[in-house]
Amino acid sequence: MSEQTTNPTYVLQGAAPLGADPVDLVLAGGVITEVRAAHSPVADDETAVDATGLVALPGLVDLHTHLREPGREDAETIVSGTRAAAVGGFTAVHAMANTTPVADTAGVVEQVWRIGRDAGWVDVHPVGAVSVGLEGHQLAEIGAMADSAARVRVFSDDGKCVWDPILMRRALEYVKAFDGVVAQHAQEPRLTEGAQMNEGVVSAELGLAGWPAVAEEAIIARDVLLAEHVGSRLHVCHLSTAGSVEIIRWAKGRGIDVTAEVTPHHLVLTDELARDYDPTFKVNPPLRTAADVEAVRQGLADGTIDIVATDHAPHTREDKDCEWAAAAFGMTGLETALSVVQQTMVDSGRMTWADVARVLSAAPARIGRIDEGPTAQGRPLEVGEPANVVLVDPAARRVVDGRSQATASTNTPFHGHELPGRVVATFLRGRATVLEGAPVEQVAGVRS
Ligand SMILES: NC(=O)N[C@@H](CC(=O)O)C(=O)O
Ligand SMILES: [Zn+2]
Ligand SMILES: [Zn+2]
Repeated sequence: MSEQTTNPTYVLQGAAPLGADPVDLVLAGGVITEVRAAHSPVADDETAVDATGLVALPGLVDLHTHLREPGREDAETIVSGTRAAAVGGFTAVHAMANTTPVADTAGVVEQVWRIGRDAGWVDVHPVGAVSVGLEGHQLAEIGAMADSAARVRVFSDDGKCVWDPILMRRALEYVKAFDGVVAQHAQEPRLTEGAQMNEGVVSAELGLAGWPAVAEEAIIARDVLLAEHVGSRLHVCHLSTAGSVEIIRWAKGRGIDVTAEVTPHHLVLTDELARDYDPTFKVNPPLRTAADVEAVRQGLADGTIDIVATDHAPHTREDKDCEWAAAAFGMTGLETALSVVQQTMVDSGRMTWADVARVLSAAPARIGRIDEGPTAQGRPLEVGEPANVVLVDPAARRVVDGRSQATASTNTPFHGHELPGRVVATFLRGRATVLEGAPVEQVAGVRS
C-alpha cells in the first residue's frame, strides 16, 4: 500500500515556520501542497492538527547516530533507535559503521538501509567504514558501498581515528569520484592511550589519565591540509575544543572544503561532571572546559561549525553501570538534541529558529548528499517540497527521565534536567510518525 493512498491530508493550523508568522501548512501526497492563512477553514476530508504556538521546522537530520544493529541489539536496534529519532524530531539519520560486523561491505550497509526503510520511522542512511573492520590498515570496499542500494556517501571509522595519513589520503581521493565525504573521528591514538577524561585541572585532581586537546587538534590540522592537497571533502566529527574551532576557522578562510559538527553535550556539559565518577558522563571526545563550551557555542553561532550532530551512543547498563575506568564511552542524544540547542543557542539569543533549521536539517542533509531526489531531506518548508516537518512547542518545559525514553538505553546525561521545548509532532513525507509527543505505531512494511 502506498503512503499516498493511506495518509490523511494534514493541515497544521497556526504553525510558525522557522518561528515566522503563523500559517496553515497543508501536507498531502507526501509533499507540502499549500500554505494558507492561519486558521483557515478545514475541509471535511482534511485532518486538522492544532499547531497554535508551535514552531514548524524541516524534519531534523542527524549525521552521526549509533544504532548498534547488527551486533549490539541489547543496547539499541534500528527500530528502537529510529523510533527515538522520530520522537526527537528527526526524519533522517546517518547510522555509524562501528557495528558487529562492521559496516564495511555493500552487504551490511544494504541490510541496515533495508531494515530502516521497513521500520519506517526515519530515513536511515548507513555510513560506510573507511577501513576493513575499522582496523585502519586496508581500505574498505568504498565504491561498492557507494554503488549499493544504500547509496553511501559518508564514510567514517568513527569510534576510531583514521590515523594512517596514507590511508586517509587514499580515502579522500576515493570518495571524490562520487562526491562523498570522509568523516573523521579526530583522536591521535598515541596521545590518548589509556585516557579517561579531558586533560586539565580536573583530571589532575582526580588522578585520571587525561586526553589533551592537542590529540584532537593535531589530527584536524593534518586532515584539513590533506583535504586541501587532495581537493576533497572532509567532515570533522564531534569537535570539542576551542583550538579545533580555530583550526576549522583558518581552514575555511583558506577555502578548504571542510565541515564540522558539535554534539549537544559538548554545547553544555563540562569535565567538572567527572568529579562524581558517574560513567554517564564518560564520552569520546571527553567533556571539556567551560572555555571550550563557550568556543564551540561561538563557532556554531558564527557558522565555523556547520552542524549539530547527536553522536547518540546507547550502551547497556552492564557497559555503563560500572566503575569509571571500565565503562564504555558514549551518551544518548536523539531525544534531547533539539531541546539542548534551544536552551544553549536560541533562548540565549545566539541563534534564530532559521539557524536551527540550518544546523539540524539543511546543512547535515547537504553534507550527507541526501538533499535531492525523491527522498530529499533538509529542504525548505515550501509548496512542492517533501512534507518532512517537525512541530516544536518552544514554551514547554520538561524534566528528562532516562528510564522513559524511546531509546532502548538509559545513558542520557540529562536525566533529571529540566529542558525547554518539546517535539509535538513529526511528519515523514506527510505521514505522522509522532503525534501529541508520542510515537505513532505503524503497520509493518508501510514505507514511503
Ligand atoms: N562517542 C562515544 O563516546 N562513543 C561512540 C563512538 C564515537 O563516537 O567515537 C560509540 O560508538 O559508543
Ligand atoms: Zn567518534
Ligand atoms: Zn560516534
